[in-house]
Amino acid sequence: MAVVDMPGSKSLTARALFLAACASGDSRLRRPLLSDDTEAFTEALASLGHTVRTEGEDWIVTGSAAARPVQEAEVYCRDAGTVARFLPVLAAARKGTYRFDASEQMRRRPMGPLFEALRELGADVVCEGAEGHLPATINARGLKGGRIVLDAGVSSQFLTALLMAGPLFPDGLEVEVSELVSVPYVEMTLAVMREFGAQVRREGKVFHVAPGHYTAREYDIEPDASTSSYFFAAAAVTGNTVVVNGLGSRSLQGDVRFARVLGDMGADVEFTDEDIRVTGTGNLHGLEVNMRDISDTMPTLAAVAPFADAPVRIVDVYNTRVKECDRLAASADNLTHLGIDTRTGQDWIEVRPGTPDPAVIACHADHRIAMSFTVTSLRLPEPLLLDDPACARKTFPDFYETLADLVTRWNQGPVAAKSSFGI
Ligand SMILES: O=C(O)C1=C[C@@H](OP(=O)(O)O)[C@@H](O)[C@H](O)C1
Ligand SMILES: C=C(OP(=O)(O)O)C(=O)O
Repeated sequence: MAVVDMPGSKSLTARALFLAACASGDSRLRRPLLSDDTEAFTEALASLGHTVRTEGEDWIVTGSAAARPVQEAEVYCRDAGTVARFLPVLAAARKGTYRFDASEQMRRRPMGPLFEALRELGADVVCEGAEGHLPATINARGLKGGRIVLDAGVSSQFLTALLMAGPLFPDGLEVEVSELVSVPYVEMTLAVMREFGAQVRREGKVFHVAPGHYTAREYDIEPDASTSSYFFAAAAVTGNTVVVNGLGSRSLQGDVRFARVLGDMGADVEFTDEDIRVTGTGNLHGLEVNMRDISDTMPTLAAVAPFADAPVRIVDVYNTRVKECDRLAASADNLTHLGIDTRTGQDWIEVRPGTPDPAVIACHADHRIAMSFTVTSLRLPEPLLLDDPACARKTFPDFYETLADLVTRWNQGPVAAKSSFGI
């Protein structure tokens, strides 16, 4: 048995930063995630006139009353979908000229439905290159709010962004979604908004946000459930036990359900209010699973699927093609390269049982591909090599050290990971 200390949730850190920046006073965030994405978020907030300072392990966020009004800003989003999708709405609610740009990777990812929604609400959004992509300049005159229809079928982040800004609009906001993916992230948004004092409700496809204000507060960030998936999968395929404290049945993160998928495959999985415990039984079963709601964990499952006793088929995960890379293609290409019989369609992947051959993993600068195939490596006599291990910094700079420490502790116990691993 081994307890691992997981870093804070990326999604909760981003939401808490946004809402704290909109609240009137100073907020204290406890155990925020320290990673490339959240550093990008704090820097972007700084460009918009907010201060986030460190106090011990906490972050103190200056709210809107103390923020320096900035009427012109260049905001660089790096690789972060949360920054690129959330902060343009905050900027559009103000008065000024705000230019948003991002890494090549983030420039390729879709922004169109969000820009359309901002235009419908009254902002002028000008894309410099391809329509619906960064870089883009927002000429903002403040937004009154009102009713819009939004296609959130490629990313729920568009909806989250609009909802979080909703209380700042004098008329509030009503959003009808024509399509919606990654629903648990939206439920998380509603929960955190309420914790910061917003009035928001959902009636089927329509979300209603009342005009109002956010209240500064102290906010505890849960450990990251998507990051935990690598440690749960590692326990499952090596026949060891791992416990993640602070993440349990009451978690706001949908990705905790990944542990239940491992349970459906034969791992011994226990949820309490306080923690999640996964024990590998040495034999994982194949299955078909719909991961539309928890698609950040699709690469984790695909990477350990060769060790199941029957095919693993993951369906309804189209939007993983527009993440840091095309994750269906990247997972399938790497598995094929390892000699594993793998097929994909537009929104699914099927992986047959097999023993991976040695190979170099093409990470495509995607932290989840790097971390997922590191878990595959735990079952092999020789470690797989990653072409870009450093990309894990997007959400977990200490990933390799934390996993190595866990494996060392396992190796001292009765059952051991079958190999060490290297990068
Ligand atoms: O709102 C969020 O914090 C996130 C929503 C999801 O994105 P999509 O809604 O684009 O699937 C998820 O993949 C991403 O890692 C974080
Ligand atoms: C898709 C991801 O990130 P984001 O959309 O926040 O850049 C992720 O972390 O897997």
